[in-house]
Amino acid sequence: MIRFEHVTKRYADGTTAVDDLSFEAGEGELVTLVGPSGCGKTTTMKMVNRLIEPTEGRILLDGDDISAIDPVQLRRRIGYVIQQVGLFPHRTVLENTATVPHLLGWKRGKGRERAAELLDLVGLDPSVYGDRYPEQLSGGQRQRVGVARALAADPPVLLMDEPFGAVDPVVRERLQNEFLKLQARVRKTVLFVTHDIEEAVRLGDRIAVYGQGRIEQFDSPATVLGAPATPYVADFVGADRGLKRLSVTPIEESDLDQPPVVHLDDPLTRATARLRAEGARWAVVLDGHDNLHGWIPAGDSATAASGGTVREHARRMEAWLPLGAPLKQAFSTMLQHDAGWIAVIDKESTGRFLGVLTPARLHEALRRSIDADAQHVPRATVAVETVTSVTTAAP
Ligand SMILES: Nc1ncnc2c1ncn2[C@@H]1O[C@H](COP(=O)(O)OP(=O)(O)OP(=O)(O)O)[C@@H](O)[C@H]1O
Repeated sequence: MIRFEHVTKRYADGTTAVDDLSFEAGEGELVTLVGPSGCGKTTTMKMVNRLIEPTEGRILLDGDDISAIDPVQLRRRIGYVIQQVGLFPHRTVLENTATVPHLLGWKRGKGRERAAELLDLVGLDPSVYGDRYPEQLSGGQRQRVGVARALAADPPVLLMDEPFGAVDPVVRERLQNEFLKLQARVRKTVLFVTHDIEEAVRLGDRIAVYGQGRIEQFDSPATVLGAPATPYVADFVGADRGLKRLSVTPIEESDLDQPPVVHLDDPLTRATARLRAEGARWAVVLDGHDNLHGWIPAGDSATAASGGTVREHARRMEAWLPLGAPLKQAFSTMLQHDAGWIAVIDKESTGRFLGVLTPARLHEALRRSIDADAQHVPRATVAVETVTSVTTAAP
């Protein structure tokens, strides 16, 4: 979709910002360009929308050499999001978002309708925020307007230059998650510049790690972390790359244990007698569709004697994740809930119970992740609900 062929950029003062660069971002792929300050990331990006012209080589967009495309026409096919969002201060959020449709000559009503749709898509209710002015928004909200505006004319390509660089780490993580969900829906071809390796790993289908003006490695996040191509890359991704790898290593079915399981309508006496006979201290409680409901302690004989069904004594299970969620999330969920185990449900999060992850099994999985070499571990794309309230700590 975007193809660089032996592209070099030398500025007038002799600085070679980009040196013989060749790589390709496929359709619907999100490629992060990461590297230290001054290594040529922004220059690479600005050559795609012809804000900067290459000295040598060529760039193809969908097979067309961009040097032959009128820059104005070209930029209509490319959304551009930058750190200083550049919203017009005297225009409302809705008007700002409708800027490109307006420039493209869309009818006012259609442009505004589209802008409202996009604000909704980036999580800003147009009826609440549409009539506000940029200064009445938080930094994170302004960035979202920037993303909505870039998507307004539905361009196939997005260029994003440190779009979340100016917001605090918490908001940044939220924007990253939202952007991943959005990208899963809109599937744009994205070049995303960042100097933060964590962000590059989190967002990128592939990462281009820049040295001075050159790409040192162009690979999946897991491969860059697991098998850095050069000492420079190893140094850049950091000594703790094993830990970073946890965010791209998913929970697998083989990581799960199968604890005793009881159902909501089971008589309590029978359920607890079984648990005691098996020497188990607790069981997972499922509903009639085998979906996760909660857990129940083995309890004492007094509780069992009180009669009734499991339903009256089951406790809700808040510490759960879908299969495929990153190990890092499993670890933090366990800590957050002070849980001795977490339940794992199906990938689609319909609630179907698959097993539990215990600290011992998590530890094995962490080892597997850290020890893994150049395995291609797919980036975990499952967005996991963040459970905020702890109503029950598992035993
Ligand atoms: N107009 C220019 N004239 C001369 N040199 C320039 C010009 N623009 C950029 N450079 C130089 O080219 C190199 C690459 O700059 P570029 O902005 O592409 O880097 P970057 O990786 O995006 O950096 P940062 O992360 O700090 O934004 C730097 O050494 C920079 O000083």
